[in-house]
Amino acid sequence: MNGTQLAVADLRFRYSAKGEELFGGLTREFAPGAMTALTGESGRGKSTLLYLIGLLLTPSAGHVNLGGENVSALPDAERSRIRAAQIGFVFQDSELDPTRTILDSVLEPSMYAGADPAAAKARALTLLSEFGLDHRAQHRPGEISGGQAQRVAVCRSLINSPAILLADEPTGNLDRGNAQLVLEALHAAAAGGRAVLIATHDPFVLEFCDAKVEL
Ligand SMILES: Nc1ncnc2c1ncn2[C@@H]1O[C@H](COP(=O)(O)OP(=O)(O)OP(=O)(O)O)[C@@H](O)[C@H]1O
Repeated sequence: MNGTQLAVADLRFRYSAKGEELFGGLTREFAPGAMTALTGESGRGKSTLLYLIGLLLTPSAGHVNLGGENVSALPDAERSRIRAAQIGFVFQDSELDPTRTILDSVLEPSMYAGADPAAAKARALTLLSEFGLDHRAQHRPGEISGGQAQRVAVCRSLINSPAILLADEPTGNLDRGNAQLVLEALHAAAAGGRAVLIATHDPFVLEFCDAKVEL
C-alpha cells in the first residue's frame, strides 16, 4: 500500500442554495493505516461526508485533498478515474446483483478500472479466501447469508486495492457476530495501509476504530 494522504480542508456543503450548511468548515486528516469512525446525530452529514470524500458530491466550499492534490476541483472525468482507482465503498446493504456469481460481483469494479482480468480474478479469489468465502465463489447472493454478503461487499470494495475505503453503516443490519467479522475485515484493510472511514451510530463499531470524528 502506498499510504496515500487524505484530508479535508475548510469543508462546507449545502444540498441546495437555501439548504442547511453542513460541516461548518471541517478541517481534518485521515491517516493511512487507521480506521476512523464518523459519528454524530442523524442528519449531521455522516453519509454526505463519505460522498464528498468519495468524489460523488462536490463541496460548496473548501476541498478534499488526496495524495497532496485538491481533487474536488478536478473535472468530472478525472474524479471518476480517481474514484475507480483509489476509492472503495461499502454500504449498509450490499445489494449484490442476484444474477451474478459472488466471484463476478467481486470482480465487477475491476472491469471499470480497466484491470488485467487474470490478475483481477486471482486477487478476487485471494480476497474471498482471506474472508472465509472461497467456497462461495460460484454461488449467487440468494444462497449466502446477510453477513456473508457484507463480507463479499468488503472484498468487492478492495478488488482495485484502493487507498481509501469508505463504509456507510456497513454493519447496520447485522447481528453482533457478523458485525464483528465485517469490522475485523475493515480493520485489516486499514492495517494494510488504507485510510478507512466508517459512518456509524453504533458504540460497538467504535471499539474497532482508531479515531473518531464527531460531526
Ligand atoms: N439528496 C439530498 N437532498 C437534499 N438534502 C439531503 C439529501 N441527502 C441528505 N440530505 C440532508 O442532508 C443532511 C445530512 O444527511 P446525511 O444523510 O448525510 O446525514 P447522516 O448523518 O448520515 O444521517 P443518518 O445518521 O440518519 O444516516 C440531512 O439534513 C439530510 O436531510
